[in-house]
Amino acid sequence: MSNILEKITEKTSEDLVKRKQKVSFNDFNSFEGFEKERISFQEALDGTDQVSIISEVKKASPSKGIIRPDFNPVDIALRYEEGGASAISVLTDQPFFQGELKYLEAISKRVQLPLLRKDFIIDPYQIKEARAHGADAVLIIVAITEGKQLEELLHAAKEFGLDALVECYDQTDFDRVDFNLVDILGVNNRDLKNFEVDVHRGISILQQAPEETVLVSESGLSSGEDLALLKKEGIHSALIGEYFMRQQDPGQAVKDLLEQTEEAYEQLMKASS
Ligand SMILES: O=P(O)(O)OC[C@@H](O)[C@@H](O)c1c[nH]c2ccccc12
Repeated sequence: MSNILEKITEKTSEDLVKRKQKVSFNDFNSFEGFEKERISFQEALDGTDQVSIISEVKKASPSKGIIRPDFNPVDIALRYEEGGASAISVLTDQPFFQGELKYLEAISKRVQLPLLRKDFIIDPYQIKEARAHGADAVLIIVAITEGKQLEELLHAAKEFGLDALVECYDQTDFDRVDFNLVDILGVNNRDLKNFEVDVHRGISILQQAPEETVLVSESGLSSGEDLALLKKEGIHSALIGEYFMRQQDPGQAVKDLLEQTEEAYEQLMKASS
């Protein structure tokens, strides 16, 4: 595991001890969000012939610090929806990304798109917690799990009716994925040792997944060319945070990017024919 993941996971497990004392596993049953009707994250990603966009609500990150100082999560999510995003990812990790579970909850009350809880999930408690706060899907990062833990988390997601986006960083992670249990695979283009981004590396790992898997390219994406390449290579979806968060109007940016992707795709096909 990379240093940064180790650091984050350690902090997460410390915080979890406190959170469990405040709110027990069973308490979540009475949360408003628990009753929300789920929207299929998987279908939303797979349902367009375009590369579908998962737009991320992200205030800060460990590598970039504060990305968007005037941060209004609900407004950003509404704009994403209007701009044509297929799903929304909401960072809920507080110490490293300045996220909050209450952002997820507030967004779920206003937006009709499926919502992904983006956090460092190591315990089924966090999956039930995600549901209680209005999530439709959870991110599960292979590299922060050990042995049977991955399987246990995937079962918990199923139990609570949430889709799981299973994230790999490299081939070692990929080799641990049991595709009998995984429908949506993400590969993070960012190398966590040096924070460098390589979309091609991500694509070549994604392409090893079984045919029916929904594929998501994650991180460092910002141009129509990037997305046209994903489309050409059969990748269904792109997870984009920082680029949108740095634009004045994140919704307009989604719309523009979708248009630029079409143009770039035509160019790409012309060039290769
Ligand atoms: O902001 P970017 O480079 O567009 O990346 C978004 C997303 O992929 C990134 O935030 C991310 C991918 N996997 C994660 C796991 C935890 C926290 C964050 C992430």
